[in-house]
Amino acid sequence: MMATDQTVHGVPPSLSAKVVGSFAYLTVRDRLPTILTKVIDTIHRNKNKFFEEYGEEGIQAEKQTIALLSKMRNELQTDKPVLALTDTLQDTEYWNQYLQKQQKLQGNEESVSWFKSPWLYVECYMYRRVQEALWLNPPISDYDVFNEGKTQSFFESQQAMMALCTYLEGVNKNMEDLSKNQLLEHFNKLLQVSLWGNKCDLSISAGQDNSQKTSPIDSLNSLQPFILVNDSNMVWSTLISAQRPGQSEKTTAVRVDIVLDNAGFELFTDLVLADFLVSSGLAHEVHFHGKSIPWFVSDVTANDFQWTIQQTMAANHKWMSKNGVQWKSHLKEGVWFYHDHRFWTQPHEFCDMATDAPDLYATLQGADLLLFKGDLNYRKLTGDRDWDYTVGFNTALRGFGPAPLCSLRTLKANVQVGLQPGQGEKLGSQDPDWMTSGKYAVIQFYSSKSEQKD
Ligand SMILES: O=P(O)(O)OC[C@H]1O[C@](O)(CO)[C@@H](O)[C@@H]1O
Ligand SMILES: [Mn+2]
Repeated sequence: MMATDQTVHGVPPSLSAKVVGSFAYLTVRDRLPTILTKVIDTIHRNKNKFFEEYGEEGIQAEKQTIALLSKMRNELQTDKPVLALTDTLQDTEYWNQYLQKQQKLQGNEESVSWFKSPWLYVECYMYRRVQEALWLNPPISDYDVFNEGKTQSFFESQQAMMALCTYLEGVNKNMEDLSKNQLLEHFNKLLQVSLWGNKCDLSISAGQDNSQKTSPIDSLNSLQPFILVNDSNMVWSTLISAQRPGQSEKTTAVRVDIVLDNAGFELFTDLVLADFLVSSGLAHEVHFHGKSIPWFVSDVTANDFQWTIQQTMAANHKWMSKNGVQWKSHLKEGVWFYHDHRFWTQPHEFCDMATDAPDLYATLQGADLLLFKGDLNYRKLTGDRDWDYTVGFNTALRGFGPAPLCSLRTLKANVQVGLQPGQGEKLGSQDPDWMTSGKYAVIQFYSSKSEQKD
């Protein structure tokens, strides 16, 4: 299955930069070249480091990587055809097959290009080409060009993280005495903190500082009106009905999977939520899914995940370091798991997952609840298509649903489904940037077990 260009069987076309003036167009024209320029600057700034580590070879690698990236930036800006990948990474073949299928769909090789093809495809492809440029230049092939921004955003959010840890300590300390309603209240708060944590990505701002500076719990009430769809009651009831009293821990363990988005403050909010799910007994296992290569500027890789936990342990704050120690032990004891899979850094709509990554689909089927963080995951859930606002989330998912799932997303791209009639139009007239500013959010749920919501 593939992203198509035309409306086929009621499925609207993919968003694309070919629509002049659209958000996709502005992203490909302005934001992606800016991101590439920053990548080039970062590599150049680290020239001395490469020299110290690898001598003259490091300098050559720096030069050649920059040459490849500048070439790509030029291809992008002049709307050249998308080229096949030439490296030998684990997913190269999949990418090249995807390109061939896209060429068939679009008619010929020339027509698969930066401004003419689906936006989701070309934007993912850009990050994969950055990886190619590095990979073709050992010894710097493992260098994470976005690492500096991610670590900086972690440190800039420290105050907010400490406030969150103090809150979590208060909850965990009184856990035994909490009524079900109090538990629900804390659950809703931490779900919303994790939701708004998604405001802090570095891709929408093309790498500009976007960290959380105020106490996240205190802001929740004033943010409430900006949640356009709030299905959190269904998320809660999914967790409650998943509780299975029984003999063996293996069969009764409730499992939540979190498909991560950004490092920095957002990841921290996800870890706090996961901590609460476990300490409250709402879940017994949490599986985190991250990216296997640096992705969309701020997305979490295995390295970012480990680093964040180390930093949390090392924090100069009693409750924060206590949490870090707890999280490390969750990982060691098999309560928390970290996974990555090539599919998360491919351009596919998630409705293709069952066919194109059946192993990952099967893994996700083992969860009682899937939480998809962020905007890019929402774009992939809905296929990044030009849906009407009132189309049901289940329709836009086009059969994807390995387990009950919920998207926690602040709106940063112009795709949104599941709104009330007139709601999107009203927002558009009040606030023209409502779909891309990150000011609005959704907690949107789907389960094949529940009633169809169309
Ligand atoms: O980190 P997130 O929430 O997936 O957002 C990534 C950003 O990149 C984009 O996917 C495209 O640039 C935007 O839609 C979004 O602002
Ligand atoms: Mn992201």
